[in-house]
Amino acid sequence: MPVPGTTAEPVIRVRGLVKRFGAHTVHDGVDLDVMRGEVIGIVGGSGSGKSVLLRQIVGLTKPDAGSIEVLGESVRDTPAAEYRRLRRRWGVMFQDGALFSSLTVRENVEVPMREQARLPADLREMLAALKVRMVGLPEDALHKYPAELSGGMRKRAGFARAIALDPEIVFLDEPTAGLDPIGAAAFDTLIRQLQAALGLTVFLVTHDLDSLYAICDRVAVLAEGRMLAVGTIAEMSRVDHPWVRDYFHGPRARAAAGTSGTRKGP
Ligand SMILES: Nc1ncnc2c1ncn2[C@@H]1O[C@H](COP(=O)(O)OP(=O)(O)OP(=O)(O)O)[C@@H](O)[C@H]1O
Repeated sequence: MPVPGTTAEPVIRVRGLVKRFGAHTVHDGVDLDVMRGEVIGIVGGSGSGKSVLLRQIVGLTKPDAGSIEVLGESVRDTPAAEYRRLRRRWGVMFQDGALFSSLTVRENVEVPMREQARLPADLREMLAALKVRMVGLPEDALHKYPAELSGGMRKRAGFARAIALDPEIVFLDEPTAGLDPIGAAAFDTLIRQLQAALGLTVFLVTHDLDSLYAICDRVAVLAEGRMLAVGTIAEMSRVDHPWVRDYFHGPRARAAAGTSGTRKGP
């Protein structure tokens, strides 16, 4: 049964993914389906391979084995020109926004428009102003450099860059890490609002239990080199595995479950 508001069509399909760094096997047969329109939270202990999974799905890191399809196209075997077309259909926000420090916010948001879509300057400028407004930044932020912004504003600017080309999927790597609880809650709301307004599919790597409870339709638990469990938060509470039990029944999870109403998006 698809989550309400989503369809049964997977926009990301990972099968038998294997990734090794030297003798260290990070992924040992990862399978995952992400449905169109859902917010899926990827959780797992530190070093379990969440960011490496994200990087493989977006084609930045090569897997050793297995298949990855995004929007029906193989990411592994796609010729360069098709890959360039495909990657315009998703946006990525890396940890800390990963902005170019020597560029203003406007110039940062324009990078995908310039590199991937070759839009003319006046259109880029207009679209960058729109994207910056969409993520809730004041207009004067456009002309500021990353170092002149707060951590929360930098993340919003990173989000604006991720949606620069009206993507169908956004990948967010720990978007609320380092934010205070109010800033994190506001960012959760922003993710939910933009997801609903733009019909986005959101692939969210996070350690933030509050985010999971507040905005995720489903959760995927990465551990021991594979997806241990995938399902709703309610389903996670019934999974009989020590890591999943500790994670979803620990004091922090209980607190997040108790306050999830306060961090729920609209
Ligand atoms: N380029 C690389 N070369 C060698 N090892 C790497 C490389 N990239 C990642 N790794 C290793 O792969 C493992 C998974 O890393 P990854 O960053 O995906 O973990 P994570 O689950 O995102 O962790 P965290 O929650 O701490 O961010 C780690 O042991 C890391 O050291």
